[in-house]
Amino acid sequence: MTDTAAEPLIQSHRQHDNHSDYDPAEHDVEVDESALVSPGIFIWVLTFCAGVSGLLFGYDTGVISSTLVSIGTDLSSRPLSTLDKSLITSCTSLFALIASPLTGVLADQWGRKKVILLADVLFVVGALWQAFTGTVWGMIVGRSVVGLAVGSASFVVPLYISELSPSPFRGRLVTVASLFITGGQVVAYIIGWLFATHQHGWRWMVGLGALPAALQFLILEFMPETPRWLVKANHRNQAKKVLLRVYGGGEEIKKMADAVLKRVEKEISEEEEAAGERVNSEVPKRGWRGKIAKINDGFAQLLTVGGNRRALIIACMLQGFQQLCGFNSLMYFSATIFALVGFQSPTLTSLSIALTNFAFTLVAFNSIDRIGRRRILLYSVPIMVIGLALCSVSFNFVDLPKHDTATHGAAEGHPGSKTWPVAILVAMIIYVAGYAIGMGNVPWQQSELFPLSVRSLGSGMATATNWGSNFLIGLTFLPMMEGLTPVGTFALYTCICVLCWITVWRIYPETCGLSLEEVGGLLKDGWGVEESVRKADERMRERRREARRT
Ligand SMILES: O[C@H]1[C@H](O)[C@@H](O)[C@H](O)[C@@H](O)[C@H]1O
Repeated sequence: MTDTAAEPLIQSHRQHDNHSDYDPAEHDVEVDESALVSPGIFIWVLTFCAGVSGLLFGYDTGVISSTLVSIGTDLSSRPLSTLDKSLITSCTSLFALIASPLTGVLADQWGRKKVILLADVLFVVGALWQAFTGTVWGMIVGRSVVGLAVGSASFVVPLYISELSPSPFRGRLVTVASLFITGGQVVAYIIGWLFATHQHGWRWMVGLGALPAALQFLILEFMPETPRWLVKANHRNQAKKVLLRVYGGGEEIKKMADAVLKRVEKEISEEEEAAGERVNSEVPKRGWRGKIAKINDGFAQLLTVGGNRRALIIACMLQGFQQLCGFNSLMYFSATIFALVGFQSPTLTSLSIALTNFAFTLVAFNSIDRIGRRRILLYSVPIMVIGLALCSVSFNFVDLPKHDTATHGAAEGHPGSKTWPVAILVAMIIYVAGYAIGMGNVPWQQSELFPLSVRSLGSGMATATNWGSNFLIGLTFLPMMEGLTPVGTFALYTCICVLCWITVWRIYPETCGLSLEEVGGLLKDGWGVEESVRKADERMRERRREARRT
């Protein structure tokens, strides 16, 4: 049967639901995915292909630190002023902030895959624009186009992977996207270091970003849409085909894929029933007025339905703390800091920050589905607190150049005792390790918190919070180093991390191992923390018993 042939069936099923005599109990939607031993090759390939966008996100955000120091007088025939540097750095986060909620709406209307395609086009245009520009304003426009791409990709890729993954592996597979981001940042640092001494080498640094994007654009042709979006768009048969490929062969597995399909359909019909009660029949259903009405309804659902609102608060809280804890001030300015405290080769030293970030994201990849999202944060945020506090204390003992401020000190190395600068480096590595294990990747699991009807919009809003806070950190770090001193700046980040730990402990439930549809149930009447922790403990005990038996 073709999809088109299947549509009348779905329609009649939907009409049935809308008359509210649909009894979910009649539909067998119980599905135990714990029997799955490992993710199949198909889902691995899809995750890696989608991850290329993460690589670009990391590359384009990481490459800016070496680009800024290599431009010299190539743009507008003059050296870059501090204002130029700030605008070139922060316009990317600003445009990412604008793009994420907009593409959140598009991903619902066009599908997840088309938004990845759009991001690729923007990545290519932005990279080439920067590579060929001759003026500061041209560079700002190029970085802004890249910002639109990064904003779209950063929310749609975890969403795409999350909607395709079987629940037992969802955490790990979404963490692959973070591995690509942090890997992209390492590549950017290395390319930056390699091209730094070449004349006009910065044009290669920024232009090279076009290659992976063009490659992904071609590969996308062979990648499927997510089953959840397909069901929503009335392509049930296609959705089933994708699920069968994701779950693999065998009779038992086919039954599992069928049950997942039914579970998604049940969720959609319940949501439509609720929306039917909510939406006034006077509201237009077609044309651009219909589209606007749909978007308005999406926002209303997100803010007025208790479970959705709680999901939004948790997702925005995690994304906000991910940035406000100050990590990207190291990503963007670690070379500046290391030069200030007297390291001879600040760019090479700052590579240790990017490498630690990547290595410990690998640790998260290995443990997130075993330890759980909530628990991994409760264990790792204290490591960040220790690292930041040590950093703040160590700055007390470093003899910083008197006349130099944080902004200008980067130019020359600062001679003096080695002990405390090394202590600062060690403290930063401890902090970055703690960050990469938890805060660096758990917030990107955001889409699992939202039901299908508001998943894309909610993830877009949470991603916008991420970029808004990123913008703030990029803008305030250097002035804070001057105004508050390094001791005060790092002490402030320490306090933010303590606040983050308390908030996670109070409101973030354990979602590890739950299906996307079960997570929705958890937040319906409260934060669901106790219930989720109890269930997670039960699952863990069960797994241990199972391991002892085999
Ligand atoms: O998850 C990523 C990752 O941790 C990156 O290293 C960081 O630069 C990004 O801001 C963050 O969103």
